[in-house]
Amino acid sequence: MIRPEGRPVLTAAQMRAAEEATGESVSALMERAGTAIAVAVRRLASSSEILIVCGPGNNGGDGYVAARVLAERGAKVRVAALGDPKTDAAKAARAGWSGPVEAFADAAPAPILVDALFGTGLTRPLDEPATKTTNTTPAKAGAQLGSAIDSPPASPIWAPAFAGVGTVADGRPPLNRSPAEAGAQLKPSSNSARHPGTPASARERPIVEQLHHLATAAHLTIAIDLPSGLATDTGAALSPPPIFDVTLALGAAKPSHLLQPAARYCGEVRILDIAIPVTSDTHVLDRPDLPTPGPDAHKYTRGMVAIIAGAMPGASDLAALAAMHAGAGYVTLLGDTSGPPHALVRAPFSDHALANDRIGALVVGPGLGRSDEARSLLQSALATNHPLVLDGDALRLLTPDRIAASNRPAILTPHAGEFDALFGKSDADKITRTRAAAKAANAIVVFKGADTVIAAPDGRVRIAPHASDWLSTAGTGDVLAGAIGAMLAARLAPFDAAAAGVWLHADAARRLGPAFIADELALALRKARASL
Ligand SMILES: NC(=O)C1=CN([C@@H]2O[C@H](COP(=O)(O)OP(=O)(O)OC[C@H]3O[C@@H](n4cnc5c(N)ncnc54)[C@H](OP(=O)(O)O)[C@@H]3O)[C@@H](O)[C@H]2O)[C@@H](O)CC1
Ligand SMILES: [K+]
Repeated sequence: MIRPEGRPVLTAAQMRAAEEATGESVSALMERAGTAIAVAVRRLASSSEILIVCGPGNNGGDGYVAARVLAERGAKVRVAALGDPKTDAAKAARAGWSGPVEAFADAAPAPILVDALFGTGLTRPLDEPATKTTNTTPAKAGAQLGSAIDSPPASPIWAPAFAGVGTVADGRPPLNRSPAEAGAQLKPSSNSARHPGTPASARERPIVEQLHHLATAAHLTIAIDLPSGLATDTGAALSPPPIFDVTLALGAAKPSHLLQPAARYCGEVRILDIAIPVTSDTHVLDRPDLPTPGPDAHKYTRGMVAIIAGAMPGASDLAALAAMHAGAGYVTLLGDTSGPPHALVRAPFSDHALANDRIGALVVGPGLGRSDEARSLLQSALATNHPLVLDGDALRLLTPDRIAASNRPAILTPHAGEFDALFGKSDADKITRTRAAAKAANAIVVFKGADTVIAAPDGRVRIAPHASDWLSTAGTGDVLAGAIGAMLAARLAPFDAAAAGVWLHADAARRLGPAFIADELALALRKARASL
């Protein structure tokens, strides 16, 4: 199980192309996928009974292989099918499973639920009845295959699998607990609260409701490739599935493991390496590799950031504080401001002050306002050659053409409203939109949100994993602009500077837990930086 950070992200079509490029049969790939799933599930499930629900496509095929391998290795495993397999590989996988097959609609819950209903082939909502015809063999009482598991006790297996990756800060519980504990604590807050009611007849339930029913009763829920109900490429939840504890992505991460709202249903995402070479111009954001100051460092080698203050000086103060704690050597705030910290060089705004050729990054927009004076300040900023970080009001006063014409490195940090205003509304997915925006403005675009997407004009994209939901508070955007300014002033390539700033910002937020304020976030950048 591989953490997704830094890994390529592939669409469904790209993944299919990568599979085909191996020249191997689907059955051979399915055998590898199913075996890797079995190993991972057994590690997570310990000796608890496992129910694998299998759909009609190759996702279901993976489930049948995993069931066979788990049973061969002594796990207690049951299989429930939604219809008969449709693909040759899935038919062969089902034929390899010698145990009973229950009907999905009638399946009773088990402590461990493995969802192999649908993966990258899902094209429409799961609102058909769960009874879709299936030729099942009756389940024997208990349907227990194989002997007792000869594995070590639960917690030593369980804990290392996800130790340290719990997302405490964003409100989701950590997974380093036993299945029993997980069952006691996870389910009431995640699934059952969202789907309290079920129809009288289980056979009439839509597929997705039966999935919710099984998940609610399980101690641990594991999705194969994707939770069933999610579109693969767009981040859309076609039918909102249960919130899974773990998603095992086959071969590579897919956009919906990262894009909202889909990502929230995936829980902890881990990639299973099934030896399919994958490349992509889209990657999951990774920890940055930042230089630490050497013995010959001085304030200018660490980078000088200038920030233009405007109508609301608190915002530019936050950006300045962030730039300092992200590691800039010299930060100057140009405008009519006052107060601590003493290390911040406050100076009146003038074109002369702006002309300092030691400025490595100029941050414009936090608290700028939209008055004529704001426009004039922005005009002065564009008249320099300094690399730019454009945020907040600057994004409301500019057009993509004008940014492109400014002809120097620029990083734009719009939230959704600013993005729509600058680049127009669209139904396209966030990756596509951000990539197109970067090209239009010939700039790095950081499209902020719980799923921040960073794109370069050449098409490269990095997607940040789910950031703390507590970032939804005033001033955190100003902090991000300052952090990115510090990275740009340190002479990182603009795409890397944007990525490093986003990473530091998210890491600082994670460290703070709930209900922090933007001032604390700026200070916490120091700890994020120290962790590298
Ligand atoms: N990545 C890798 O390297 C490897 C990937 N592999 C695995 O293959 C998976 C992709 O398999 P897949 O293409 O067969 O698609 P999958 O998700 O099983 O579903 C397709 C079926 O669902 C049906 N269907 C769709 N929507 C529906 C609905 N709402 N309600 C009801 N039915 C619906 C659809 O029917 P149709 O639309 O044709 O009527 C079709 O029958 C991938 O996620 C991974 O697990 C491994 O096996 C090998 C290595
Ligand atoms: K699935």
